[in-house]
Amino acid sequence: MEHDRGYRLCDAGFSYGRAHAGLQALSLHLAPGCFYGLLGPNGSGKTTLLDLLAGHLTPSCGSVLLNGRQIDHYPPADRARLLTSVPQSFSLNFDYRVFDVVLMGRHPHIPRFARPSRDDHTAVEQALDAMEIGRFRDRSVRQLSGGEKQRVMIARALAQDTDYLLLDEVTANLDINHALAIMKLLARLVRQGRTVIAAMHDLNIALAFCDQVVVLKDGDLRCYGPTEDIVTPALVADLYEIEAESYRTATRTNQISFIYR
Ligand SMILES: Nc1ncnc2c1ncn2[C@@H]1O[C@H](COP(=O)(O)OP(=O)(O)OP(=O)(O)O)[C@@H](O)[C@H]1O
Repeated sequence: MEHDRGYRLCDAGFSYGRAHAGLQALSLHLAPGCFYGLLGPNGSGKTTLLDLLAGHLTPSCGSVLLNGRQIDHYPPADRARLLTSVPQSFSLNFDYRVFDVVLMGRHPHIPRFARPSRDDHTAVEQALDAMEIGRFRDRSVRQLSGGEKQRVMIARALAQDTDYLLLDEVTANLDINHALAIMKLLARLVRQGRTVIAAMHDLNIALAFCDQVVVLKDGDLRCYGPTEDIVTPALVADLYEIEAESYRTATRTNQISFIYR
């Protein structure tokens, strides 16, 4: 049913053990076709929430539904055709070629025992182009810089061609040019109907690109809503105990600047 599309968390929470609360039970609807920023200080639960949304973690309480179906009830291949996730940290310690790592994103689309099709190769080429890593295609991923490896992982996710993209601080290792290029690309995918849910620390990037934000603090849902309503100096004071002011740029985007005393 149409109203079931997107994510629905119903009192969903996760605990890493008695001494380590990950995320308190929360209820939330994340609508399809929207760019969500996941904000909050270190340790506030962003990665835990992304792992619940990806089905990497099973909620300790409540449920996480995607398009009306509990996320852990999807067969893995179906889930991999529906959502992709790029983790905050990863190790690429094998001598795989960049091309082959990006091609791994196509595996959910390649029938068992079949070879990659022309469409698979086209998707890989497009993802390499989008991340400007075509010139590294034959290099081992082990020989790349941190930011270049990050772009390979994003390219792999793009090649997977899913409706939902879950990203954990994917621009953290990137220079501002590549960071903005990726955010613009994600915004374009959202305009085409995809859903992006991206954890990030940069409030100004959130203000420039995210339609909505979900804010966590101490493993709890603090607030959520349209980015410009939520990301204000009052939020900065609440989350980080830092003074800030907001201003409007020539391109009519609200931005935050921090006051250093
Ligand atoms: N594997 C784990 N075992 C025990 N506790 C964990 C584990 N992973 C995370 N936690 C705890 O769960 C809480 C939420 O962590 P999480 O990684 O979700 O935060 P985050 O908002 O993504 O942080 P950051 O911005 O630093 O990446 C933290 O208190 C953290 O210490």
